[in-house]
Amino acid sequence: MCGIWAVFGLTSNIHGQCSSTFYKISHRGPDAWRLEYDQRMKNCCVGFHRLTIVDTIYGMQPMKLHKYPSSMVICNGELYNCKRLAEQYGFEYETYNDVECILHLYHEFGIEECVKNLDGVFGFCIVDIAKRKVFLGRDPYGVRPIFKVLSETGVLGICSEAKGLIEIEHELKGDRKKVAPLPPGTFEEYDLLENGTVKLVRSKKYFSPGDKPAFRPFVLYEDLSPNAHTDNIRKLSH
Ligand SMILES: NC(=O)CC[C@H](N)C(=O)O
Repeated sequence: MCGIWAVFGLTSNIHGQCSSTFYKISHRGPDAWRLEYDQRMKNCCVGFHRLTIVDTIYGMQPMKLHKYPSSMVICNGELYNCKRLAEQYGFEYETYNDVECILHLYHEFGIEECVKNLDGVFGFCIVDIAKRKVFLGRDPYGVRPIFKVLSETGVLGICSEAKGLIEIEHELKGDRKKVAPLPPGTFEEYDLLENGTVKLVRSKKYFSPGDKPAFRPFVLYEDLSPNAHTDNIRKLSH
């Protein structure tokens, strides 16, 4: 599973929220957890509960790379084409973890090409401190969950489960806000303001069921038959 959790721009009781709300999703990651505060992003905190799948040591998140020291990613997901992306675009990975490809794709091609190139299941949040941006992304069919709450004053909370946002929602008294899932096949871009609050720049549906994927699939469409379903499943699962 893994659990991602972050708040941006929460001026009241951020320490309390970190210690109470973040732990509401601790069942999602039995192996390790980490909460990160960086003074370049005031009133923000980014956290992760890990169920390790690949690269136990260096795959921990929030993930930061030597190559891109001003950004980080948290992701609940499995990216099946991470090795192929490295071959295709010449990425030099610093870890063996699949999530690393998100940062390379984002920095090379921007957020839209980044999500479109991912073959897998994912709910992620990238923070680019240098460009003062926050991005959310969810896989085409919404296999991995991601919920968010955004107040009128620009306080943003994100979490793999709605229960990790309820107390934040209560904290934003009198401010119109609602916990809602990020729809499948969607990414969002926010400006990160000086005080840590955010401003929505765009919310874009990059994939709808029936669209062909933009990445190179492991089994080509031409190799699938419109009628031989069992054969198709056999090919896809190899
Ligand atoms: N469970 C997850 O979401 C795992 C995240 C990542 N693929 C890892 O192996 O660490």
